[in-house]
Amino acid sequence: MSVIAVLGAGKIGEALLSGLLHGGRKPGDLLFTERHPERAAELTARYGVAGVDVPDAARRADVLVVAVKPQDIDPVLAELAPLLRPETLVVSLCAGLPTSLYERKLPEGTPVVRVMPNTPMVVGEAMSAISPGRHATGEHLAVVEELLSCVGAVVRVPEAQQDAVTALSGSGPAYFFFLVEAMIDAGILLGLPRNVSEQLIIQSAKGAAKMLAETGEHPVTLREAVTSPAGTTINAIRELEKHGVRAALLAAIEAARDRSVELGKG
Ligand SMILES: NC(=O)C1=CN([C@@H]2O[C@H](COP(=O)(O)OP(=O)(O)OC[C@H]3O[C@@H](n4cnc5c(N)ncnc54)[C@H](O)[C@@H]3O)[C@@H](O)[C@H]2O)C=CC1
Ligand SMILES: O=C(O)[C@@H]1CCC=N1
Repeated sequence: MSVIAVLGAGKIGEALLSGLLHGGRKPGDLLFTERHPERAAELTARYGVAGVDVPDAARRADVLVVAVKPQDIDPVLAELAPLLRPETLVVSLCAGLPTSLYERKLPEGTPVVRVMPNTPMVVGEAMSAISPGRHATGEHLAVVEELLSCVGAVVRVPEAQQDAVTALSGSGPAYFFFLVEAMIDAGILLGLPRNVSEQLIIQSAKGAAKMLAETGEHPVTLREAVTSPAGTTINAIRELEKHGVRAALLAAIEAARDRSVELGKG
């Protein structure tokens, strides 16, 4: 089995390590690098995976998964470039960064796959979109697909769509959490105890997501089925439309896309 090293074990890096372990990978087949020693010690204690330095990761790993913030990429690639073995596959999880940036800074011919995952990876429900760089083959894509299918669903997209994907599913969980937080507050406004409000909204979100995933029905059809003539829901929908919630979502997601493009320009 191939050895996978995660470079930068923060939120996404840890989610990937834990998901791969749940998916049956052995701790000995995984490595990570982490610039904060106390964070590294915590992860090794929690998962039994070794924290190593970049030279060790480059020497031992078949797949290097880059999971540092986009703003931290330069020193990572500068350290990696002279150490990289030609057969090593580089997988980038970084928002905005194009495969061409890696190809420019790493040795000629390095296979790179760009991925946009999301945090539901921690519960095995990630949505990951993958795109090949110039030197990545179908086999490289299959390796990444197999790896990420341990932690959720995987879709292949042209790299030109990755900034939109980042805005939609990369950041997407945050929009749902924001909505849930606001709806729980509404329960408080209406006088419900917080724990009751939380349970009502989280179970409703889970049920709605399951209906969307399992019935194959369009969201409009599902919403119409809740919206009775002269009933309660239509009054709420009128307020949502009056306050421009649909337009706000379109603008918000467009702004996230623009930021992803900007991050790619360095
Ligand atoms: N958090 C999210 O929802 C998502 C994040 N991403 C991408 O994943 C990447 C990581 O994001 P997060 O995990 O949220 O950030 P984070 O800040 O939690 O994790 C980054 C980790 O990298 C470490 N690090 C930085 N430079 C390093 C270096 N030179 N050597 C070793 N470790 C180093 C930091 O100490 C930190 O633990 C970003 O590029 C982000 O765009 C992608 C999809 C979703
Ligand atoms: O906010 C961010 O930049 C990262 C990328 C997608 C989700 N979180």
